[in-house]
Amino acid sequence: MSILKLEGLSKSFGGLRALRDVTVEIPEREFFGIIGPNGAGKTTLFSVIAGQLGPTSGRVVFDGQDITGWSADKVAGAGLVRTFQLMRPFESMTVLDNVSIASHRRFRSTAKSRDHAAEVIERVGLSQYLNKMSGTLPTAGLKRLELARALALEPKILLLDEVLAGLVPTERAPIIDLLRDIHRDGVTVMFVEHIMAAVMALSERLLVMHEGAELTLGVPEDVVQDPRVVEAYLGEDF
Ligand SMILES: Nc1ncnc2c1ncn2[C@@H]1O[C@H](COP(=O)(O)OP(=O)(O)OP(=O)(O)O)[C@@H](O)[C@H]1O
Repeated sequence: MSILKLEGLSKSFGGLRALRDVTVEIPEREFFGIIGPNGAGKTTLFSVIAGQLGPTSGRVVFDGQDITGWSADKVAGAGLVRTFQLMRPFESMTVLDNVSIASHRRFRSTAKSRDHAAEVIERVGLSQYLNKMSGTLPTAGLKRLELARALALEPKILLLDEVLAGLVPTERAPIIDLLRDIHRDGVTVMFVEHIMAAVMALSERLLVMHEGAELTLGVPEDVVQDPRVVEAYLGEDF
């Protein structure tokens, strides 16, 4: 069964057509990758799905419900949670407090939400930083914190926007393992990524966007051999 259906999504900013008629169905528990050159519309697509932006036309159907035009807050509360390319934790709050704020949306009791937050923090491998100020975390730690804040909302589907950006290769491998674990636990994942090794390792299907539209969609091994994808994005050296 599909957990998410995007039906003819378009978004214009004045005369600029950032999204053009994107139609995709994501089955439950899929790991779905999105690639494309800068400006292809990947982040705009996430913003329209997650309710940060309203589409100019088209529909977003999540878990059988038309969520088009819902606020980001309401969408997240329903279980569609998105992380951001630029992380924005509360730097002068501890890791536990940062995650507890998200967890509190699921559990009314403060004690329960803190217990749940601590569990999520352990799951992402940040226990040693539990009571440290978030602003002191290294980049890889901030990525884990961003994942913890998203997981605290107990998402059915997670939209990850360049979660590996800014990490050196040795830092990427454990985050890739973590993403795999999250997916294995039953979360559907859509991710936008430029690190092709991760895209190939994780994606079950891969959408290539170009100038706001779908260039192609298929299994990664086929997609990366498509001459149009090589020309628009990957280059000959891939
Ligand atoms: N709020 C906005 N107002 C006006 N134009 C915008 C806005 N957001 C995005 N755009 C434009 O829409 C197009 C798509 O941008 P978007 O950020 O979605 O691309 P992207 O594929 O995520 O790129 P990148 O890989 O660089 O993150 C770009 O031309 C961008 O300049």
